[in-house]
Amino acid sequence: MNPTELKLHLRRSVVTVLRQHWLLVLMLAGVILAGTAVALVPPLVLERVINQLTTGQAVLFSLAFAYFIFLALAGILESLQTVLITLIGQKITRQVRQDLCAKIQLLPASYFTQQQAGKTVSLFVNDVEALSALFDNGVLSMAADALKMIGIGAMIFTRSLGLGFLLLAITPLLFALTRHFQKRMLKAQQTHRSAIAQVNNAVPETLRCLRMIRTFNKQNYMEDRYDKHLQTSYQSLEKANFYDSVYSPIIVFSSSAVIAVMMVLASLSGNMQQLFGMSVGSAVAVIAYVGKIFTPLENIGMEIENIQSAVASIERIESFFQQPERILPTQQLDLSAALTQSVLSLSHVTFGYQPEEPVLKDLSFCINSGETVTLIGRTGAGKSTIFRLILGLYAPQQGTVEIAGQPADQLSDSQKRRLFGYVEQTLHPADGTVGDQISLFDAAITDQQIIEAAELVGLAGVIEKLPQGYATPWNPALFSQGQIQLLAIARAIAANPRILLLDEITANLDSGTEALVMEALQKASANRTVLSISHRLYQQNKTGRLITIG
Ligand SMILES: Nc1ncnc2c1ncn2[C@@H]1O[C@H](COP(=O)(O)OP(=O)(O)OP(=O)(O)O)[C@@H](O)[C@H]1O
Repeated sequence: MNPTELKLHLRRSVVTVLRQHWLLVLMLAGVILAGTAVALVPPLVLERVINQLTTGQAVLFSLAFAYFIFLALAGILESLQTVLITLIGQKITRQVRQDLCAKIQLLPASYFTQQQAGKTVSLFVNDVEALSALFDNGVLSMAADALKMIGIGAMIFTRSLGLGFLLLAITPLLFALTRHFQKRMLKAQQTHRSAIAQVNNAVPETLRCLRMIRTFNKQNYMEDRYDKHLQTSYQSLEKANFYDSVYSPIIVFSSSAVIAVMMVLASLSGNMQQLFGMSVGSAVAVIAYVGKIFTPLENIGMEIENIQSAVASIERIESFFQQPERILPTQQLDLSAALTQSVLSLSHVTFGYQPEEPVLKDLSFCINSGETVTLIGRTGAGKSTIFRLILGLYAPQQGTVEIAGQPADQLSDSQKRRLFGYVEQTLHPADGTVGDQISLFDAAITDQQIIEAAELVGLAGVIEKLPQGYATPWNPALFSQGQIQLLAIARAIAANPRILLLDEITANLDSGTEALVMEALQKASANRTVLSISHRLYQQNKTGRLITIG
């Protein structure tokens, strides 16, 4: 399937997981229902035991045993529910992350120039975390808690209509109180976390700037700032602890007050006694139920909080999924015939990252197969931009950029990899082995090709001396700056490309190392078309053609 047809979006990710793991979803529904029902049974057993005791009957061992078994079963089902909710939540989060990853591959280069990198990182990390909380401790557990409350409420109604109504009346009040405390506690915790982050930042900052602080006599300023963050963190923690310590007693007091009111009303004669009166056993069962009804109430408060904070993340993730995708070519263009003559041609190209601010204006040049061409021009003239156009990352607003007679932005990624070798000022390492730095995980590049590329740039000896040779995990400390640049050239030529694009590749090197890189480059350039940006390369080689940009 063409990836553009995937129509990635959040709902699709969630539905995919629910469909794939329907058995888990079914199990979860069963466990929630069974768990709710089983948790209602122990107080009922207790009711019978107490009623038997108060009427002078012997308590059956089987009843006591059933009480224990149901308690244990309720605990097991509750754990199973947590496990299943976490499992399904994690599967959904993983699918969302995978889909986000698939989406990012489909975005055009312009997305990355318009968006701050930090925002995209935050989307993958923080927003997906918030989404994870939505499933782990949000919608699913809220459904379970709501069901639990309904079950307990129904049982209370069957035992005492009056108490049922009493609870119905105070539940909204207690819920409002719970939300009030939770919101304040959360705010205090957030303030505390941000103050701690400030404190943590202040220490390394002070150490880093120690000399400057002393030179400019800023000790008092730094101390005051540090104290302020400490004070904020202390006060916010105090607040959070206060809310935490006050909330539980309020809930315990409320449930005791409900019971007390029930007892008082039950002791009255007439209608009240009819409404509230019950056997001793029922009273014990009802007290147990009242004790249980506040936990799901508290949970629902937290779950609402998680759902609310996930809403903003969902919107950001959804809007990321809505980003326009680059149009991927569906067929491989035939480049072989044309590669013998004109390889690259720019014809009347006008391009700006913002169309109203053109970087290149009416630029035309042509490069033949096997030619070596150097682009020179003042800084900011658009030399690197030309490379981006040749690589098809952007399309010009006017004019054409053609590779072997075909529009550059119509080439497929795999064709580009076979066609272009691209070396920049520094190597962008990938997570993997030293060999992976050369192959970039391209399955089409054999081990032999990796070795040949390393040999050609003169790095084979160095790599073979590493503890695991090409399989040594990548670590920049293994190589010198020059050797890293040689590795970048090896990466560029590993797929045996026809065209080499070199962007200031010796800019960061000293003259000794530069000579090494130049030697490797000369070997790598044989039988290839080479387009480079560099004054120094041209000055040294004085070969090929020079094109001035700007
Ligand atoms: N991704 C981008 N988004 C917006 N503007 C950009 C982007 N990349 C470069 N520019 C702008 O385009 C202009 C040309 O940049 P480019 O990097 O192509 O110049 P250059 O000739 O290679 O410069 P240098 O020799 O300093 O590397 C500059 O004004 C730069 O600020």
